[in-house]
Amino acid sequence: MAAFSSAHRRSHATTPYSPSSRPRLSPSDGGHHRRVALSSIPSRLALRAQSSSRLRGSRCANAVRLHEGAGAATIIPVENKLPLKKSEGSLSLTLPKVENINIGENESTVSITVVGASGDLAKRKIFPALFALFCEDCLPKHFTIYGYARSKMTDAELRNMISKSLTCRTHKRENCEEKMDQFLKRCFYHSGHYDCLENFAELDKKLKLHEGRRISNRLFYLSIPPNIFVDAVRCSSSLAASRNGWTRVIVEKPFGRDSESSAALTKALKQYLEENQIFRIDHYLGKELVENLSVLRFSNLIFEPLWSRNYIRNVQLIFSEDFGTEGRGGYFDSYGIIRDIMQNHLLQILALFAMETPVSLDAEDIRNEKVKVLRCMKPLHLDDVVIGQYTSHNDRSTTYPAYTDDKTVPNGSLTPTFAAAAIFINNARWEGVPFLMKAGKALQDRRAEIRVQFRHVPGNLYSQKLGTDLDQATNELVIRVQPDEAIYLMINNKVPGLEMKLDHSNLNLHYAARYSKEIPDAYERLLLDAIEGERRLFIRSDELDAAWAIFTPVLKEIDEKNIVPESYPYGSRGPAGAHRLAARHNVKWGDLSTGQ
Ligand SMILES: NC(=O)C1=CN([C@@H]2O[C@H](COP(=O)(O)OP(=O)(O)OC[C@H]3O[C@@H](n4cnc5c(N)ncnc54)[C@H](OP(=O)(O)O)[C@@H]3O)[C@@H](O)[C@H]2O)C=CC1
Ligand SMILES: O=C1O[C@H](COP(=O)(O)O)[C@@H](O)[C@H](O)[C@H]1O
Repeated sequence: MAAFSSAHRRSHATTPYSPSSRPRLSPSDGGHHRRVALSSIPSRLALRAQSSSRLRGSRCANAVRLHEGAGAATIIPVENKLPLKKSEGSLSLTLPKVENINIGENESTVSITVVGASGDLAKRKIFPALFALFCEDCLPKHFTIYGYARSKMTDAELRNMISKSLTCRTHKRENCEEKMDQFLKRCFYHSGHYDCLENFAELDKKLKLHEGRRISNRLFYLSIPPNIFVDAVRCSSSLAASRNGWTRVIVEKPFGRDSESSAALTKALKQYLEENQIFRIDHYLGKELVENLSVLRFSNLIFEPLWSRNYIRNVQLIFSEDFGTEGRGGYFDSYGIIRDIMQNHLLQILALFAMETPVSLDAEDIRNEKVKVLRCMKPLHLDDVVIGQYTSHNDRSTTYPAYTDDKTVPNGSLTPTFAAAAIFINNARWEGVPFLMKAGKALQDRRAEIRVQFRHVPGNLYSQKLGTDLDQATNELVIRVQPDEAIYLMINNKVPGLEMKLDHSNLNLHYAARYSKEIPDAYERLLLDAIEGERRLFIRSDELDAAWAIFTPVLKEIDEKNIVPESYPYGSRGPAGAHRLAARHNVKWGDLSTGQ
């Protein structure tokens, strides 16, 4: 591992998730209160029955479910946790008066508020994803989108800002301008502070104007830095929550920076929201091939029987980007690559890969299995991890900057931009199988993939023909999440001809060749799921706890011991330490073998 240094001690201020005092609904806002007994909250079974939308063939053409009551005309605001009155203890919820009893389902509306609308994520991902859903007829008939941020902007200015990043799908080019106009007309802006109740009350009034007497369902997307999550949740759930439909909040990562801060964040959020109102997003779970992982495993006879220590030698989860932090150094420096990519994106993929077969496709059944397998993973320590940081590199006429050349990065930062880790799962299926992860910025290429290397064929009749390195000749299944999505299986094959010559070839399912339809962006799938109340691809709080428990010990050691990352040049294959780590577990990184 890297050398120790006491020269540079990073100071990470712990995020101040201190819960402020709970606001109360003012009598003027919503009028009388209604007590709803907990028995009116649908049972788990009922929720399970409702959450099968994913299995319906077509999800869209305005087919979005807007509220979770069983009958079309019933209003059951199960997700509306408003601050409890002290005297009410934990047995009942306080809800404002429901005015619109007996309005049919077609009279529902969804208001989506993008909190932090002036920011990078909102512009690049959220508004374009909403537009794509609109174009695919996936948004409900009645919907309104509000941008909310401190920046001063008019509705027209917001529309102008987001129009720059809207694109139409290649197969839906005609009517694109018209669609954009229609979409932008449904977008509005409200300027306000994230901790100001009054500003959220103003937003509430505006939302009500659009919603009229329909059942109002409200989705808040928190696209803001984590230190203001709790303020925004406190204000939005107190003064801008729906009174007669559901209120849901999408929270972007980072969900804390270790077990303690994550638990504190969860606790603070749960003062204002029920767990089932919180949609913790990990956009990798919305990627097409990650979504396909369960289909591959559980709907094909040929994979699942091999899915264990009996046949699998090792599994590799690889993330690389061919660019550095450029512009996001401020955020990145206080988190580093382990928190930015490994603890969430790669670990989520690993959990889906390694979990046992869930009882059903219901969100809770799947998340139960993910939690179980995460809890079987051995917490990581320094010996299991290698960290690196990129240095500058000159390539003929171009100079690529070092991480610390980034103006937004503090001088002498020790933050890792690369990490590799060996994870073991202590259960009957996986004991002894190394799951190797690596993630890095400023590497030679951009890719995210899962590589499954199988064991050797015992007593192989053709071993003489396979060369001296049998490892090169074992079967390998590759699930390429991006770019250029594909699933391929490396097999040994006879080269056509009179002689007996073997080669290693691909059985290749290349998405671009097989499917003509454009693959939706991960944010489209996840936004649609949140609107539909489908929680399968969102992180439950116990999953989050289990994920942090794996990484917190090593993160603490790295920080406390000021571990110096191994350097690697911008655009390279990463530090040599990653190869040594793999070799210790008898593994070769599949992505670095030739031609793969
Ligand atoms: N950008 C990305 O690709 C990704 C981002 N994320 C996460 O999504 C969230 C949003 O990301 P991103 O859009 O990049 O963030 P930004 O830094 O662009 O912040 C979003 C908005 O929040 C407001 N804001 C920024 N800093 C502060 C502050 N210190 N105090 C109060 N308000 C502030 C600003 O709006 P205004 O000044 O107008 O109020 C800004 O436009 C973050 O949690 C991030 O970690 C997650 C994955 C990828
Ligand atoms: O969450 C994050 O993801 C992006 C990579 O996402 P992708 O969908 O473009 O692969 C990464 O660049 C960023 O650092 C991280 O915060």
